[in-house]
Amino acid sequence: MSVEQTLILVKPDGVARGLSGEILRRIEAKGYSVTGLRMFTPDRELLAAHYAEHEGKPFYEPLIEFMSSGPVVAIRAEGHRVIEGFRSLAGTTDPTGAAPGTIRGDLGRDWGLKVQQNLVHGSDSTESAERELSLWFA
Ligand SMILES: Nc1ncnc2c1ncn2[C@@H]1O[C@H](COP(=O)(O)OP(=O)(O)OP(=O)(O)O)[C@@H](O)[C@H]1O
Repeated sequence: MSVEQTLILVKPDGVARGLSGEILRRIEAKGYSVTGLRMFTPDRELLAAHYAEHEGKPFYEPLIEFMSSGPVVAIRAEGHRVIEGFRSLAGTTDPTGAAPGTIRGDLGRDWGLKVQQNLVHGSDSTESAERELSLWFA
């Protein structure tokens, strides 16, 4: 099996709360390599491409607004089965129910907003990872 790469984002809530270092620490502590790192505020064009599958859903506009509200940290991480491994580290989408021990379960919660502010994104397949890495590390 070849070594996989994935795209991880520390979303604006994670950066604003000063959790970028803690999230990077968990990725490295699990044994994955960080091979790319960028910090910037993404524009609508990049976010529309990234979230194309969600266009038309009720949370789409709030999601784009939220994701363009401040800097994010984009991380390229590498390792055997890193895609599945990071999804497991992140926990389920809704941070309220995410298992303790996960990033979302330990550090996230519901803030009563239209979009779930859940600290991180991780690619969900090798196809998504390739597509998303080419967007965020163009
Ligand atoms: N029902 C919802 N209500 C509000 N926000 C949502 C909802 N579903 C998803 N979102 C937001 O949209 C993002 C993308 O949704 P997706 O279903 O791809 O979640 P995910 O795969 O767990 O998260 P990500 O793709 O960010 O790793 C979520 O991380 C969350 O911020």
